Amino acid sequence: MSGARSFGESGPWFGLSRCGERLRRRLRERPTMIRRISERVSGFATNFPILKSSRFHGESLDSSVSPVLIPGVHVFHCQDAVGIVAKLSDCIAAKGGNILGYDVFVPENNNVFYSRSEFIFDPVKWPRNQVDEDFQTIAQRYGALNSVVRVPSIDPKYKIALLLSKQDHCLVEMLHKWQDGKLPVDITCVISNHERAPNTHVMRFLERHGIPYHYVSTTKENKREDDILELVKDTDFLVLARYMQILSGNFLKGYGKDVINIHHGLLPSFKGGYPAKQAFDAGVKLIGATSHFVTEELDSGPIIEQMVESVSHRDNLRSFVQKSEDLEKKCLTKAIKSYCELRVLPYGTNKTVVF
Ligand SMILES: Nc1nc2c(c(=O)[nH]1)N[C@@H](CN(C=O)c1ccc(C(=O)N[C@@H](CCC(=O)O)C(=O)O)cc1)CN2
Repeated sequence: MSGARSFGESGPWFGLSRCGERLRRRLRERPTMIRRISERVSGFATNFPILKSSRFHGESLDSSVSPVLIPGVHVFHCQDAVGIVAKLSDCIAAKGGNILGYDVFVPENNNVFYSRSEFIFDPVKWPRNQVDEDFQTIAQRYGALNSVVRVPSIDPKYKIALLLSKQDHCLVEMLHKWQDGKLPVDITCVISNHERAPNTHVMRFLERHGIPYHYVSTTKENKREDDILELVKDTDFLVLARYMQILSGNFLKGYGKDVINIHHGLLPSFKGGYPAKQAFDAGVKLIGATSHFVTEELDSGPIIEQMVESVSHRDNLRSFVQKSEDLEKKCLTKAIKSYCELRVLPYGTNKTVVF
């Protein structure tokens, strides 16, 4: 991937491009693995007629050997030019792929092009590593800032670690969504600067699912960042699910991949600690939650997702906090899901495109 962009220190594409590089290397080293998967998939389809029905309109397939079509996603970001959509759609069609969805964004007065396509294809006809190479050829032609492909049924799930402090409502929501298969990630571990009793719901859940819990005690003088970096070195991105320690620029540079935070306030209002109380004291009529990329400056990274709810004179601080907590857990899981589905792209110096 050429010239990965980034949000500040740890850019989304920095992380994904490394992830993409690692995947490409693995695929190059093990093309037979893909062929084996493709053969297994097509063999499986042959023995299970129901899979033969995964055909698409517009092309009559030979009923005796219908391919098993699998979904893929491709995101692209480059300087705008005439004919990009044609080139990208032809890249898919030329290998028998079929586009099911296509989003394009070309901002006014800004000569950049963003697209996200969802397509289905036959991995026997268009092997996974060839998909990467074909899109990479177009990326090089246009000097793309980003070009990333994901094939969820073949590619490894993103590895993430979750960091939290005392409150665990965001963690619980993420674990439940993950358990329901609604968060396509592998949770490698949970890290907290607060201990938790072994017989709590959260700790029993983690133990049941084999997810390690690391208590890393911190002080104002020692944030234990080197220990945390060691624990998260093999992840693709980090999630701060109410982690109440400010991460240093050195940590973010050392980690070098994306860190996503949930702030229980409607940024850029009420940055820092206790945003619900700040909002209550300010007499707001809307409260919210904001999921954003973490940069060295506190609560100032590019926003990924926001959710709001009305409040009134009938609310008190307790209902402000409760409504904020309900919003933030939903906001965080939606942001993580969007990120995993390649819907989030860097836009300008501190914004995002979210398809
Ligand atoms: N470099 C960054 N680190 C963190 C960010 C960020 O945007 N950039 N977000 C925070 C989460 N957060 C709000 O969402 C937040 C966390 C902590 C504080 C704060 O004032 N912390 C105190 C200590 C509080 C405590 O120990 O209980 C402090 O560090 O002095 C404000 C907002 C996560 N990290």
